[in-house]
Amino acid sequence: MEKLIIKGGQKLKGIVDISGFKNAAVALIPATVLAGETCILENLPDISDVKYLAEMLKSLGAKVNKIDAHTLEINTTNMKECYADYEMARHLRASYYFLGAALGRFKKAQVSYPGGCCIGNRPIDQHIKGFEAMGATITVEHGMISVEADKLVGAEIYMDVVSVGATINIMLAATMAEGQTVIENAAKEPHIVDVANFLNCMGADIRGAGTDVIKIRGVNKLKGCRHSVIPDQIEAGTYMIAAAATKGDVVINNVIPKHLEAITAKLREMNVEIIENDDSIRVIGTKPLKNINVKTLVYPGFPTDLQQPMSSLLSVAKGTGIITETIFEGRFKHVDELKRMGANIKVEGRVAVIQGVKKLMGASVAATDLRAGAALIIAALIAEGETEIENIHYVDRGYEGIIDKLTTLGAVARRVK
Ligand SMILES: CC(=O)N[C@H]1[C@@H](OP(=O)(O)OP(=O)(O)OC[C@H]2O[C@@H](n3ccc(=O)[nH]c3=O)[C@H](O)[C@@H]2O)O[C@H](CO)[C@@H](O)[C@@H]1O
Ligand SMILES: C=C(OP(=O)(O)O)C(=O)O
Repeated sequence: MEKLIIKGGQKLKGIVDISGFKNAAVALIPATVLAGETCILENLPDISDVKYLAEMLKSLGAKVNKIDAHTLEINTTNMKECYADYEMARHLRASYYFLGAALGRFKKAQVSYPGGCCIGNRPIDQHIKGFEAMGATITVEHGMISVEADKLVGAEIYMDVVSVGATINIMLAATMAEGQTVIENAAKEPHIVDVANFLNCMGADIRGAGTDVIKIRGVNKLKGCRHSVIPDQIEAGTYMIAAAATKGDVVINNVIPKHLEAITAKLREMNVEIIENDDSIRVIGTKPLKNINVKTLVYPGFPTDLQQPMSSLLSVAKGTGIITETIFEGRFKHVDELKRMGANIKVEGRVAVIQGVKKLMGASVAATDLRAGAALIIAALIAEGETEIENIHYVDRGYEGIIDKLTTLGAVARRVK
């Protein structure tokens, strides 16, 4: 088991390059199943989620050629079906995208109930509702989800909750359905648009991605294409928070500032200076931090994935801050670990009340999930003394080269066995 050891107290300074978006990449890779030809995906992040999905594709019969650390050439011509058992699917949430993609191409798929971070109840009823509306039959037995349809027919699907995963999965399944599918109350996250752009480049006919009504006209066939993944807004937001927390001055390169509006607005409210350029953002954290309230919301609201890193920042801001987590009720597991480091946080249901303290102190802590790991890294960067963070495999799911990136910015951090 590897862990991180971080000595706090260094102000982060310099330039950091943001990798491709994990949450887009993990949908784009399964989407290649629909092409039945060769696709080239560029700017993929070099993270464990991408490695698992590439392995999964190979086990399912695809040819996967790693051109370089960030580029995969994927040929799915020889795939005839999709059977992904628990061993394959348990590593990450996104394994469920094979359901939509394989249903679209083969009209059937069998995938184990997906894994992913344990951040609360993560039902997939909206995915199932969408597949059923298009004519598929779904059975769940012994943890395996089976979807099958004689033919898929476009349908009007109203989502009862705004779900990123269900929106993408329905889009995947609908690309080659007969007629038009309309997804109402669709999620609007940037990676929905990225996946739609990739599918359109394959020959799909998708309009409205990025709004809450997406229209997909089924086409007969898709083809291979080349696509570059958009920058990771969550990784960028994490470095923005880390720069602010350490009172640093960091230029965060390769970002789409529009995707970061919610985090930019909240950091400015805390007194952090932010300068936006075309594809970079500079964060200057020299002024005293004011505490604020944060409510997680679907895009363009404040992303739940940055709530945990943000709680570390609020822990050392003057006054009281309140975080309301509206998306995942189990996303406060990191709070007990932050308390070990001296944070003053009370959690009541979906609300965390944070009373800012003057300083955090190094301690032995464990990441409970991916963004909990990011939150603990930020806390460790500002804590007095050394912090040991266990369960670092969670962080490896979503942050490419985090130790290299942080040490380049001046952090004192290392990974040990
Ligand atoms: C791989 C990936 O992209 N993961 C992201 C994705 O997860 P994921 O796609 O799993 O999250 P969803 O957007 O689907 O979930 C949002 C909310 O809808 C609920 N829900 C979802 C589906 C469903 O069928 N029924 C239902 O009730 C969930 O319990 C949750 O409360 O979006 C989340 C919310 O932005 C992010 O935290 C995750 O990082
Ligand atoms: C929760 C996350 O990922 P997943 O949905 O894959 O568990 C995340 O990226 O913060």
